[in-house]
Amino acid sequence: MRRPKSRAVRKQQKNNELQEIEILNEWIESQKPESGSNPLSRDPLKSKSPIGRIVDPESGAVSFSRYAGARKFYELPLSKRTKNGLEGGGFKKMTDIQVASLPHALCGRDILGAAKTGSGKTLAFVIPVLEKLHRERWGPEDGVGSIIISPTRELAGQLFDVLKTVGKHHNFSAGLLIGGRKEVDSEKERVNELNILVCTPGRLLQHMDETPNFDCSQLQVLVLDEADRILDIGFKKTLNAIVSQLPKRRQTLLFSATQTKSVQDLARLSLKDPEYISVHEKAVTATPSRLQQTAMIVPLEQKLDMLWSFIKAHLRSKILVFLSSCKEVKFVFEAFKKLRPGIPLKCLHGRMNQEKRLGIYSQFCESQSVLFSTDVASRGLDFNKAVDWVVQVDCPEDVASYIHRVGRTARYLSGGRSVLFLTPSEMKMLEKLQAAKVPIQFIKANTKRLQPVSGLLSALLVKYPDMQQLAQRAFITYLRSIYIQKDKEVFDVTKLPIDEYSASLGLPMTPKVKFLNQKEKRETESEKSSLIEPKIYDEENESVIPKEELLVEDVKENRGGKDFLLKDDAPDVEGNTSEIGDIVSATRVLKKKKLKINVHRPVGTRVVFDEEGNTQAPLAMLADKTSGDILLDQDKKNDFYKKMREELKQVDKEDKLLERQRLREKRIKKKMKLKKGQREEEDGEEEDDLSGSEGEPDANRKRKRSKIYFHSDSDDGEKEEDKAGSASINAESISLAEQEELALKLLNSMHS
Ligand SMILES: Nc1ncnc2c1ncn2[C@@H]1O[C@H](COP(=O)(O)OP(=O)(O)OP(=O)(O)O)[C@@H](O)[C@H]1O
Repeated sequence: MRRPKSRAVRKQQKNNELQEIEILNEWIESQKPESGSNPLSRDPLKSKSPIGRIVDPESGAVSFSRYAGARKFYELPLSKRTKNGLEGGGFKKMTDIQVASLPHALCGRDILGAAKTGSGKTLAFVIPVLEKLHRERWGPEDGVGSIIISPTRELAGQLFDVLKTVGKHHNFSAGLLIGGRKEVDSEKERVNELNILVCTPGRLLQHMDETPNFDCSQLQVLVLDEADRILDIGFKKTLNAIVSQLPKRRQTLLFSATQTKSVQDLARLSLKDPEYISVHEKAVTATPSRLQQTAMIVPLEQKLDMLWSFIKAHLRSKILVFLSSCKEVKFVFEAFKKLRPGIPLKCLHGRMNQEKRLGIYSQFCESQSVLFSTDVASRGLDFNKAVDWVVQVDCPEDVASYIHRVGRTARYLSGGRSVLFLTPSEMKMLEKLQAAKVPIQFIKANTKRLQPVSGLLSALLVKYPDMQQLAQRAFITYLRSIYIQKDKEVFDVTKLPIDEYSASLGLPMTPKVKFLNQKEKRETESEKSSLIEPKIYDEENESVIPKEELLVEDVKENRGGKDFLLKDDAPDVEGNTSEIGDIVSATRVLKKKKLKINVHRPVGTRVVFDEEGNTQAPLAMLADKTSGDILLDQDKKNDFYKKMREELKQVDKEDKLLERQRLREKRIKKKMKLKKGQREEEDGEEEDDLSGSEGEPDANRKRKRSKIYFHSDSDDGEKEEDKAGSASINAESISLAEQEELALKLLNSMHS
């Protein structure tokens, strides 16, 4: 147990700290930019680092010189508390981005920091945040002193952990505010006492809007991690609303592996003479040098075969698989899980609840497994034990997205590998990557080692009808993700082999995709339009939807005009619409309307049993009848799918017939029941009549009723009624089976 410190010790400590702060402040004063220099033109690594630590050999006094290169944290003018935190976290030597940016950031300058993935950008902003508040002697009563914004919840959680490690010896209170958490009310009670907020944009804005007395007017440092992502159109409205509530006099730090230099973006944040620090700008490659990257052509209909084969060949690896939509992630995860590849499988996407998301994230950090994910895991995440492989099954939307995805491996000093599947029509992406200094090697897929999985999927879909729906949704959302991509040089939905792709997911029939039929029409419309189309995030699939997807005319009418036409109010990637407000819900309704898709589902697909009662999955038919070999030949496979589809159609027909018959029988039974009730009623009524009540003549009344029961306009109504009447009388003395048979006969006679 630690003994409480005496008052004298505490006083001494305080004095030391004050002295330390004084030295730091003096040093900062001495670091004023040289007059006439343009900070954006400096090469931060080539020019000597502007600070260094000098210890007077006699007095032991520490000062900081301007032009001695500091490479270690202890050489920086940092507080003891921060140094202790860094030491505790095992951080001694600085990385390039830390060397280059920390001196400027510590001086209070605005920073635009760019460095490769996994190069330590987090410490490059966490340290200045702590130091600034320390120097300002920030306390609980001072409220929010710094806000760190991250585009995703998982990344916010990770940043919060780093902050806790490095800030362990400081006395600041910090809070993690992310969407999807239920405890928003308890957060509201505490948020005003927090000094450092690590948050996602939506949740921060929610507090700004809803929490009484939430005050950020004293904010000292604003950080945007993955700044280009937060500044892009998906978060535009939210970020503008946030920034409008922050004081202009503050330090702003922006970091990303793919940094924005857009003057407009920077103007939105009111940056003052920002230091553009891009340590790897002149590097030969845009990605970490220890990362081995490959790409190969994989026809769309073979993607799952290839992925399955890849997983089976890497059972002892930690693999991160990127797919373009939540629905695809769900389908591939569920399907592969049922097929048991021999390695634990997990999935992560924005439609999962928050607890589950964080649980999966930490499980994947700890274990060797395969994680199927949307782009929700593409930025910033630093999975504890290194990821061995990043597999991009679906092509990323652009080069930046590719760089962030592959950046989940080969972090800091570790190595890693990645593979990108490209359909033949997406080959242009390879050129774009190479032009952006991504050293990607093109390899040929070894089809001999391909383990086809499509047949197994067909069998699964027959066995588990729920899977069929998942497959259909995956199919449609994939096509939609291609359709809405902005880069038409790479993505062309018309070049995709849609039927083959549908069959490769195990679907017996190709679902109808309405938006594809409307494509042509819309293309001509959009050609006419001279407006620049902003992109909008589809929270369901975490992908970008062009405006024309959203029934722009309707939107214009509903929102009354131009402002909304250039809409930028999209939900954040977490899909938490309540965080965004009414505009988003309007968007969502319209989106649903537009994206309504006619899916023609095969009804009642059934499992066929052999004589011994075993299920005869269509897979059985994939094997050559004589040799028993699995059919690998594409033509034979196509024949097989064709045959299977025909068979399923037949089964479907039979099922429909049976269903119709069953309904008919049910109707008749109901009628007979009513008839019986009516007879009893009539008996009662007769008695009433006899008792002298007024009314229509009996015959008329009977005819009327018969019309009601049989909905018959024929002149033979009475005859039919008679038949039914006699049937119902007899029904009382016969078995149910006989009743049914009788009813059927009756029905047939009615229809004949
Ligand atoms: N100075 C350092 N010494 C040792 N390890 C470090 C240092 N700086 C960062 N790291 C480690 O390097 C890894 C990557 O750091 P970080 O997550 O900050 O990278 P990043 O540049 O933000 O990556 P991304 O662009 O993907 O967000 C982390 O595991 C972190 O702990």
